Amino acid sequence: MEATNSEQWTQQALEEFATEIWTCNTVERAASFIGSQKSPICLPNYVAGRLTPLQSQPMALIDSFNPQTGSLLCKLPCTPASDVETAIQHARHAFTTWSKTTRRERSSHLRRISDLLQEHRELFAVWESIDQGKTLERARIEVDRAISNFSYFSTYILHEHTTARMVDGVALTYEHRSPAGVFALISPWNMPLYLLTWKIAPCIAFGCTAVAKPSEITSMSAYLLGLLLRKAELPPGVVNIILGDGPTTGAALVASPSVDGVSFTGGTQTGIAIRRATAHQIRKHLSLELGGKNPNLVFADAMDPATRDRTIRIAASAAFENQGEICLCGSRIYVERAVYEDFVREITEYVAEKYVLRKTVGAVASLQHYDKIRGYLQMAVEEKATFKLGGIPPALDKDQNQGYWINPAILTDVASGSVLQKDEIFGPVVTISPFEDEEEAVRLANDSEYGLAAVVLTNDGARMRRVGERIEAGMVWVNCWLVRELGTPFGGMKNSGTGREGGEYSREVFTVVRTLHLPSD
Ligand SMILES: NC(=O)C1=CN([C@@H]2O[C@H](COP(=O)(O)OP(=O)(O)OC[C@H]3O[C@@H](n4cnc5c(N)ncnc54)[C@H](O)[C@@H]3O)[C@@H](O)[C@H]2O)C=CC1
Ligand SMILES: O=C(O)/C=C/C=C(\O)C(=O)O
Repeated sequence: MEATNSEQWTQQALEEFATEIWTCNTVERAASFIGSQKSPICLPNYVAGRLTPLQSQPMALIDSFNPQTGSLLCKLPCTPASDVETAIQHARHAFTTWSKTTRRERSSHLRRISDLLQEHRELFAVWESIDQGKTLERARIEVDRAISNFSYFSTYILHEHTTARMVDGVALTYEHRSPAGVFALISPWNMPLYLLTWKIAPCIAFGCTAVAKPSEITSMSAYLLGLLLRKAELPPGVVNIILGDGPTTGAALVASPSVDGVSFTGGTQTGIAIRRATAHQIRKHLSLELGGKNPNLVFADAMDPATRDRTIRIAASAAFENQGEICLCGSRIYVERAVYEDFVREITEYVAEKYVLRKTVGAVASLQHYDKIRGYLQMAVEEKATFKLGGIPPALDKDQNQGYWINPAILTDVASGSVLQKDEIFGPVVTISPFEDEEEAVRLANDSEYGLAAVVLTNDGARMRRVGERIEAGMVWVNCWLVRELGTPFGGMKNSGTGREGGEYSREVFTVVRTLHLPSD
């Protein structure tokens, strides 16, 4: 981190920069824009509808890197507590009017944002790919989901209704909901725009206002989203986007007594820190979507000729989509003994052909994360696991300007109780082990501190339910993976989090409920 007080932060310079970057909607244009900068790009905050230089001087800046090249991409402020509080106060001020807008008004704001995102889909995809390391194709999928986040809640809000009951003819009771207030929305680096908008869209749909903080590792699409919200004429202060790290900016944001709720997605240790920091603020709504170490159970019948290809395809994508950097990835595969050898051989061939570094597999998000994954792969060698695919990537030096590329790794013969099957590696690494029967499969699946997601691959209808209903996971996919309907409850059991989001579950997070009792006479 460094301190600077550069002329890049004048209002005029920020506006000129914003105008220019907005036209960079191809990889080539973005590259030439980056190359044309005399000094590294500096991203500002977006507060009260303005691109905002920090009040505190000099500013502490964080370096953010392009994972595909290892070179410096941009700098961003490490927003200090005083500026965080300013943003919160703008959100609080905006709440007084935004919370009173009609559902129709809020719906049309969300619709406009969704339409504008659609219009600028390629701009967002290009920068997301450059900033996060994911492939452009994957980035496009995620921008599409960000578009759906806004369009889904723009309609949901129009049709939501509350419950009313008659009590023995003597009283009518009904639920009255109101927006819960100002929210801290904190998102991680694996699906930056997708996950930030998964929080922003319901937050403002239900009449709350937000101070959103993306990960310091991937702030670019959040910066662009600020520009887009301004173009969409969302009233100033309804969404404020501040940049910075966890210990300084994130911690100040969640702890502020002026914040009424926190919706967080990220690592379990951070979730624990947030829970601890807010423990005395009972009124604060907390929705924590944390890590996972998700099992994928492959039963022998799933390898029947009619479904074999599908089984391999689903298991491979659940393991390696987005370089395994999705909290829902199935990184522990368990296979029924009778088909174990066949499964291992076929998935290895399939992944080797379809998951090709730099083509269909992107770079991992940061050097720190590269080192973490590399450490686990070294451990696999020490533990004498078998690498069916992949190996230990080279050690990288921060100054070498090399991308953070890790080939997909498929590990077998992993020692029982190994941390490789316990820790969330969150990278392109999967372990495969055999099981003998259904009982053992369920026991292995549940042998984890986490309980976020699971995949069950079988053709037996009764087993789908029998096994599916015993797995300790918030989301179980049978013969599919990452199929999402945005009204279904999304979240985890055990150390994978608390609270659910999506449709009416997001309403629980972003509203307060009171029950009114009206006498009938
Ligand atoms: N979606 C998921 O399930 C994710 C899981 N992880 C797991 O966590 C591990 C560590 O990754 P990190 O980058 O450290 O993730 P993290 O949990 O620290 O980062 C997520 C977000 O939380 C913020 N943050 C960090 N400390 C905070 C605090 N005390 N108060 C408020 N906000 C705070 C960060 O600035 C970022 O915006 C990863 O290797 C992975 O295993 C990480 C990111 C996403
Ligand atoms: O909502 C989804 O479809 C996917 C969410 C993924 C995460 O929350 C994650 O990877 O952290």
